[in-house]
Amino acid sequence: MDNFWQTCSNQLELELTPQQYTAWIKPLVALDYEDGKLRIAAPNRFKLDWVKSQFANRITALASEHYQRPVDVQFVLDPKNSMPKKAVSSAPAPMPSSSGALGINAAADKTVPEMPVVTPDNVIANNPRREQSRVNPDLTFENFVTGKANQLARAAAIQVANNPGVSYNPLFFYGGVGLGKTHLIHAIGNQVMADQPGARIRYIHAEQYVRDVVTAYQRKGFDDFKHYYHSLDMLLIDDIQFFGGKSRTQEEFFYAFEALIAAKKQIIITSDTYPKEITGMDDRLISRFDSGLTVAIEPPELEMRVAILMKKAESEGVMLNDDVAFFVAKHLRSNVRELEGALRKILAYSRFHGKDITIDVVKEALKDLLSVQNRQISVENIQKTVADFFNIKVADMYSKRRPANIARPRQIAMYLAKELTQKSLPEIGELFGGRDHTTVLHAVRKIAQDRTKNAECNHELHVLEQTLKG
Ligand SMILES: Nc1ncnc2c1ncn2[C@@H]1O[C@H](COP(=O)(O)OP(=O)(O)OP(=O)(O)O)[C@@H](O)[C@H]1O
Repeated sequence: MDNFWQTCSNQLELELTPQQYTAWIKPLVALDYEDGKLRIAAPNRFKLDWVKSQFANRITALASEHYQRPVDVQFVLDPKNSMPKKAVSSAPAPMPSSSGALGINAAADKTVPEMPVVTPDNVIANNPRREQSRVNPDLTFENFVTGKANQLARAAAIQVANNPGVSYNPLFFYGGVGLGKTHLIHAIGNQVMADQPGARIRYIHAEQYVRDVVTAYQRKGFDDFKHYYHSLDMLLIDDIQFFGGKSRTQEEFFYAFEALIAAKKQIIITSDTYPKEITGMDDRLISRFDSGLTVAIEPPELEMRVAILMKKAESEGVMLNDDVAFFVAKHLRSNVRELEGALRKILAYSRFHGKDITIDVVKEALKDLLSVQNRQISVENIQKTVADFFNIKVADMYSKRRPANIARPRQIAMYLAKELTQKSLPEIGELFGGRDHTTVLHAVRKIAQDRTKNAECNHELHVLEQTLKG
């Protein structure tokens, strides 16, 4: 057991940045292992949630490797640090105040229950406001790299952080996985907390909110639940698509939403898709999500990917050469999380082997990742994915038929083939039924242009790209 945890910690120390390791892994304690069940304790609820969402898969994989069997890893609060339930105030929340940008009323504030009774185990001695907010202090505007893909989102975030509850309410960010939505809403939370330390802010992942609703339901604790959420100054809710199909959660959230907006308290929401496309979501919520400002975060373009790599390497005390950064950025296109993972691998590899970071070292360190990328994105794969998406036959990709419902998907597939593979225009033409390279060029230009003008087209392409990149 100790032996496992030592090995696991050592491995994670290699894979993660020193800050990540110190902040998230070091405070963990392996409690016990029995019969394929491993329990790991985190010192507080915030760390528990974060470790679960960010590192659970990796720790489970390492445990299964170590014990040579599937291991069920359970993360729990460190029994030494959990507080008894009665320690949490359940005094009734006052009416949300309307004074100040965030409506903070210091006197009334003292009587507000900090957490709903349903999650009582997280009163932290040092800085209760910050801990209870669950805002991650590491995710700030300063370390958020900007480019075309996210400049609008960042501008809106800064505007809202400067004038919470006033400018855009709600603020709704949508985009694919690992593109910085979570980072951005934490950055807003951090800035508001710095400007107004007394603000009652809460970051919550939508899945956790659903669990809280279920617990409140089981314990008949909806009054406390309502008191808590309705008296916040700012609610940051992540991945709201998880509410899809959960009508009781949606109903509770609807009340919280109405109460907060009416009291000019800021709500910021993220989702993997724009409001109308969230499946199983009540229409009245969808229309409310869209009533403030809805902004997309797109996958980072090449220059931005390079800048992100450079910045992240710099924070590790490493200077990446331009050619290395461009090489990585050209090959890994889907999202920032993937770039971070690749950089960690490169740094670990170069440290372990005592080698400078060159393109050859990168190729070696990212061998698996690069081969998966190359394997996944073939022109055939693109043709099949696009055909499925538009509900046409794959054969239409090569046929000479030209009705619009076929011609356009074909142009989209040609565009994606140019974007996502290393094939030349004539090669692509050949793979689309022996078409001339000028036909491909025309398609690529047309779709590229439509993409900049038409949000729906851009979104379709974005979804296709995410699907293709797996
Ligand atoms: N523009 C950026 N600059 C610096 N770091 C970024 C940027 N965008 C994303 N990141 C980093 O990439 C990682 C993934 O970002 P984040 O968790 O915010 O993505 P997300 O869009 O919320 O994804 P998901 O939908 O999977 O939750 C985080 O470590 C984040 O700090």
